[in-house]
Amino acid sequence: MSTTRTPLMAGNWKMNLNHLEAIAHVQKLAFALTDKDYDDVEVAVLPPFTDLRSVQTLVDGDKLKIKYGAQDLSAHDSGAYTGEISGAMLAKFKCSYVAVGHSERRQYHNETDEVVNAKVKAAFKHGLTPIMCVGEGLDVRKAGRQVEHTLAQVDGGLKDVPAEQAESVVVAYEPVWAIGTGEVATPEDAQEVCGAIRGRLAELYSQELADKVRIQYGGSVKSGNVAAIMAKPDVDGALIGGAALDVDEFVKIVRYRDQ
Ligand SMILES: O=C[C@H](O)COP(=O)(O)O
Repeated sequence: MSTTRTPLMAGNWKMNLNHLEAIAHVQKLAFALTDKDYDDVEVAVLPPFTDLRSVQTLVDGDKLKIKYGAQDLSAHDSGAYTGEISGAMLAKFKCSYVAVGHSERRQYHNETDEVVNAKVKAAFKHGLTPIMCVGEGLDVRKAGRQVEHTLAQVDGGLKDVPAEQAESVVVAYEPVWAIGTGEVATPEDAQEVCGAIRGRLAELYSQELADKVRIQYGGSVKSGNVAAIMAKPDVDGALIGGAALDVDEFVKIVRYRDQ
């Protein structure tokens, strides 16, 4: 990874940990992390919506350096959208980040690139940094079309997003076949697609902008494989699912340089 981009290690809790468990988890994480950890790496957690107030209270009350955000947001600002949560509501909770277009949203909630694009724009409108998730399924990987497929998702997700906003987007490359399966992409697989994403950002905007954008890898990241993945020049962090639920393991991932 480049020395000019601060790595972002983000734990996506998915639909795990209720608000009481969230408090215990963040307290343990805050106790374990040191100032040096935060000097080297930005640490974020993406809890379920129902935990956000509890996490905010801890972070604000103890002035923790842990960032937090949500796993999704509505494309709409307000109104008759039963069950949805707006960017304005997340901003009110002082969220920094919001994941957009996670493969589980694309797969189980039929989120298209158009929907992802609308959500990316909604996130920026409300001052949230979108972590825009892209990545191919197994069929696409077997056909060798992972780069083409993923770059089409980048194009779609960032359509008409101005450079002033795009320069702060985080892109998470998550090959779907490596999520929750224990099947991790090789560092070379991760670099191939993350490098291509940076190249596409340079084409869409500029090399200067592309060099600023953080590109994460996600998919069965653990303390045992994170260092090799992070050694690749275009990987600037990780989006971590299962391993983020174990505080000790997550802290080891944050300290990937020691692994
Ligand atoms: O958002 C996180 C990814 O889906 C990766 O999940 P995982 O680390 O459990 O494979």
